[in-house]
Amino acid sequence: MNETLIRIDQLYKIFGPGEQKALLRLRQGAEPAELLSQHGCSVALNNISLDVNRGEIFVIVGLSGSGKSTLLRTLNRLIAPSAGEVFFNGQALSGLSATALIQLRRHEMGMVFQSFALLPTRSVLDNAAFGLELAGVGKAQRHRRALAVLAQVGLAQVAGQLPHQLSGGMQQRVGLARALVVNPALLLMDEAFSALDPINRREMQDLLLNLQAGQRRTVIFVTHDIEEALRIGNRIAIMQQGRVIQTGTAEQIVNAPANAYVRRFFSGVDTSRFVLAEDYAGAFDSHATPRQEPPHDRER
Ligand SMILES: Nc1ncnc2c1ncn2[C@@H]1O[C@H](COP(=O)(O)OP(=O)(O)OP(=O)(O)O)[C@@H](O)[C@H]1O
Repeated sequence: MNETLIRIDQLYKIFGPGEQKALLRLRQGAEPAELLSQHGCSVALNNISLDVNRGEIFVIVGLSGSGKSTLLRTLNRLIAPSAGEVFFNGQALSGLSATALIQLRRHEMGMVFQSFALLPTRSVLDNAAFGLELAGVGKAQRHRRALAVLAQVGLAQVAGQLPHQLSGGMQQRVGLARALVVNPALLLMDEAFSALDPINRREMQDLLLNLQAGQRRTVIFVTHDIEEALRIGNRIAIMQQGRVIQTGTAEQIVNAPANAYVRRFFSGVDTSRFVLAEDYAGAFDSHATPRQEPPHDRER
């Protein structure tokens, strides 16, 4: 039985002048393009509802400008939605005081950015320990915990170095360690591996999957790369122009893409390992070839 950690209910976000007026017009049927051309308002999120389960890696995919980062940032309320609600563990974020929200972000949520966003003059150890420092944890204790997390991401030996002394891949490991140090229930990752070369990127994906094994942590991961989504996502949501147009497992989406936009994502991508058994059976039967076992286990 799945347990919901995040519930997103009829969420809208409009950027630009007259946000609420534009929202009213949108709800009355105005097209986002019209709101942009006539009023200079961007509809970044257009009536999004979805649940994210505890313990899953939930990937949000979409083209540039489809609203992925905005959606992610409404989950820790770095962005306040124009309408709708986000519930964390059943609690409405809009009902939290500023202090309660800060506590929630510090203790329950970690965030990893594409740009690493490390503190340049602080050691790797102090960067990793930063969340605990903010939480008022004493130096010895936070360093102990930070070292343990750095060891998990394979960086214990460079704890004393400064970020600029590390490669990009290593810097992002520090970013991950910093997010994990408070042992958050939710990890928000915004194009976290997109600045890395393909080898480092794959290593980071493997690291994330390994760290996730046997954990109940929930990861929400934004990417524009469908291959990355297929590789790491337990479930995937596909965004188009501020809407979530399809949510499902890799198998579900590969086998029944909701529209041409989703299908286009897969062009040039090898999706054979996600094709369902029946499709294979049909293909083999129609060619009267001996039945073979389809590769329906996900390779990671
Ligand atoms: N602060 C802002 N002010 C005005 N418009 C914004 C702002 N942030 C986002 N937008 C607009 O909202 C829409 C969604 O942007 P968002 O950054 O969420 O998309 P994205 O899918 O994450 O794109 P990318 O992959 O390029 O980061 C875009 O049209 C963008 O121009």
